[in-house]
Amino acid sequence: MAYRFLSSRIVPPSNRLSRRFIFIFTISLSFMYLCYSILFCSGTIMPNQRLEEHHCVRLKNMGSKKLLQKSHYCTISAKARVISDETRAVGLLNLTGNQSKHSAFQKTTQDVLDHKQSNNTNSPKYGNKKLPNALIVGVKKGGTRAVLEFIRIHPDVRALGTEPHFFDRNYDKGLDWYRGLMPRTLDSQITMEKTPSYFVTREAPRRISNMSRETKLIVVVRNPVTRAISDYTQTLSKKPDIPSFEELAFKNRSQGMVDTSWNAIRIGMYILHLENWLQYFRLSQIHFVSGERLITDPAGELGRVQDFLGLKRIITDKHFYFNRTKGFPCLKKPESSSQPRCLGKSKGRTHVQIDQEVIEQLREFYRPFNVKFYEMVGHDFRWD
Ligand SMILES: Nc1ncnc2c1ncn2[C@@H]1O[C@H](COP(=O)(O)OS(=O)(=O)O)[C@@H](OP(=O)(O)O)[C@H]1O
Repeated sequence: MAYRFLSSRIVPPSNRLSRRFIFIFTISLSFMYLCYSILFCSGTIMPNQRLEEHHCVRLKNMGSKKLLQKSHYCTISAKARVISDETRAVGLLNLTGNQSKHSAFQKTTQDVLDHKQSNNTNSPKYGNKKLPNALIVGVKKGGTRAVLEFIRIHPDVRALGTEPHFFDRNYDKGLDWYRGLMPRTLDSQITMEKTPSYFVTREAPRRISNMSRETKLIVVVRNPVTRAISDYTQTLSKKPDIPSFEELAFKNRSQGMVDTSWNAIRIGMYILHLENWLQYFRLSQIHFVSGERLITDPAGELGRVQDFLGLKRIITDKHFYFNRTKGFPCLKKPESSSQPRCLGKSKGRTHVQIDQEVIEQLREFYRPFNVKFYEMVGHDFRWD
């Protein structure tokens, strides 16, 4: 009362009115701000994520064609995460002195880098993780990385960049573990991985057919003599103290007795391994890529791979250029980048010089195996 008395005494009525107006105005302003915060603040906590999900949901509901054209939009913000995850993986590989013991994927740093450079968008947030429908099962040093990197530029293919070695070394981890490694795919897309050692793993065909009898298999084959030298060159680059190629390749060189227990030799006896696969799969489920033609005519080989996988022929001559420095065909525009890209340094090494006579002896050794292989697959690869 005293305050009202005093204010009515001291403050003139016109001033009291304007004070009341200011007071009401301030209250309504605060109230409006409060409402605004409640309504919109939750949307600003992670605006990018919400935006991304919104677009992905919209794309999901569109036809697969449009969806694929736009798929980069959905995945673009996931890119940074993928890069940082893979950088961590590279760091881990570098740190773990013994890769073969510590790395889940048993891959070299170079391979992880290859994958990192080539496939930053391979972890889209839409679709589901599915077991692979198609596998590149071999052969080691045949050109398996090139086939995987080339086929994955197809919008209907999603591939795991690293080699999971599930059907040989990690089978006890179970199919759920394996599925968990796969990139997310749409129903219209094919899931793929490559592990070249499957081709020579006795249990692999049975295990793969247990996963699905309809799995499509790709085998990249190469002249077994050149393949053995390539294999040896790779091992030598890691272990410079190993015996010479000749010492390892023969039990008795003067008698021409080849050591078939040496892996580099054994892998090239393609017909023996193929017979094992044919106990579980029809020949029509296996597609053979020529490692030689993959270099001279990558588009032609990839055309046949696309046909085999039931894909539209999208990868053509336009996607490749021949890089003279590298000496190999390279991609003009890989899946994730607008920059041309060749495979890494571990692909296309200069081979160890081998005596021509040794090469002839090995050619002789492989001839009967090659002939049987040509007959079985119905194609002459002209290695002899
Ligand atoms: N485009 C292109 N760029 C580079 N290299 C190419 C390409 N196409 C096929 N090749 C041949 O691939 C050979 C390596 O084969 P893989 O990828 O199967 O090797 S691995 O088993 O994964 O280690 C590799 O063998 P080497 O030349 O003996 O190193 C290449 O000859």
